[in-house]
Amino acid sequence: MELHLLSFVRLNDEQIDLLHHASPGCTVVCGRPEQTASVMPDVDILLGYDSQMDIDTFLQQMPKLKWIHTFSAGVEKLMANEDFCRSDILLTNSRGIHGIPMAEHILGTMLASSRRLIEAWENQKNHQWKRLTSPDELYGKTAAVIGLGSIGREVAKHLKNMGMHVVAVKQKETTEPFVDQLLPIAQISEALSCADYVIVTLPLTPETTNMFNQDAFRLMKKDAFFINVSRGAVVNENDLVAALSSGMICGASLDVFAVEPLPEDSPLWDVPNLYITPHYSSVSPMYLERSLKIFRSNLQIFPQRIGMMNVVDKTRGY
Ligand SMILES: NC(=O)c1ccc[n+]([C@@H]2O[C@H](COP(=O)([O-])OP(=O)(O)OC[C@H]3O[C@@H](n4cnc5c(N)ncnc54)[C@H](O)[C@@H]3O)[C@@H](O)[C@H]2O)c1
Ligand SMILES: O=C(O)[C@H](O)[C@H](O)COP(=O)(O)O
Repeated sequence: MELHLLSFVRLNDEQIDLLHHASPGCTVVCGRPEQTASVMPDVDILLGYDSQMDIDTFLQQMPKLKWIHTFSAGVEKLMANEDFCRSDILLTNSRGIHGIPMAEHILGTMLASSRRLIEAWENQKNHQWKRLTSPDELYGKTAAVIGLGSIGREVAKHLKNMGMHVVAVKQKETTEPFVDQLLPIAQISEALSCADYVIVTLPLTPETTNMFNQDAFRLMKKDAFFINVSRGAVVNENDLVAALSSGMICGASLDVFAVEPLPEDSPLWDVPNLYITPHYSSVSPMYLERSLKIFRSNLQIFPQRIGMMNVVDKTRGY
């Protein structure tokens, strides 16, 4: 089957050879949307959907499009477009590839906070030798992982290996080796109220939008630390600012925001005990190769469309 493939991400010769091996006869063009408009009318497969691109425009520019593979796991922008959801275009994402860097990012954040490393390094800048009196341990503490997919599971594994008690909230009941207590979403309040660390690894869907609001923060312990690496809109940012400022919870870390880049005048920048990273928790030198591995094995079986991995269920949105 002769397929026309457009990649918005630059691929090297070896990566392109492997695509030809998976689909002999396919043509591969790489380039940014503004450089590749001339080939778009023939494109069957789009690799690396560009979230800055207007979806209606690219649907018009690629009338033969049959499949999009995203390098992200989150696909909420595509899911918000009704024409795309109604179309027959197959969507696969990169869930499953971000677990290791994100679990390490989360663990690093938790250790930096509990061991008070940030203060120690701030003191170093002022040549101050201050032996901090209250670094804490993660060992024996309770973590609640909200959303136990590929990232949540890897996080649970890392935390369990640190000697933590791991509670997780999941839609379907399954056996989870690194989870001490698995709760259905209807019992999320139980998880929120027992946790020293609340870690959100959910997709953004209508159901999860604004899930972490004043009511949720009120359930948490006063010394709870809240971490969101999923999507900004699962958190009500004003309510988080209020919860931190009033001492309802003691600290937070955000990698994702309702508006990105975070606007210069956002109140989030200056909240004490709020640690911000600019949406890079999944970045890793392994990122592209891991995603291409999923893509290549799907490309081999695309003509039959049976058994493909990481197919997004457009009815549930992830
Ligand atoms: N910060 C980043 O750089 C970054 C990187 C990768 C992914 N993400 C975000 O993290 C999300 C999760 O990624 P993943 O790879 O683990 O995806 P995944 O599809 O493997 O896991 C999602 C999990 O959430 C569960 N879930 C969905 N709705 C739920 C609900 N209402 N209540 C309880 N559980 C629910 C699903 O059952 C599934 O287990 C992505 O959708 C994306 O938005 C962010
Ligand atoms: O959903 C995801 O997988 C990530 O948020 C996404 O991959 C972030 O990286 P970007 O594609 O924006 O570089």
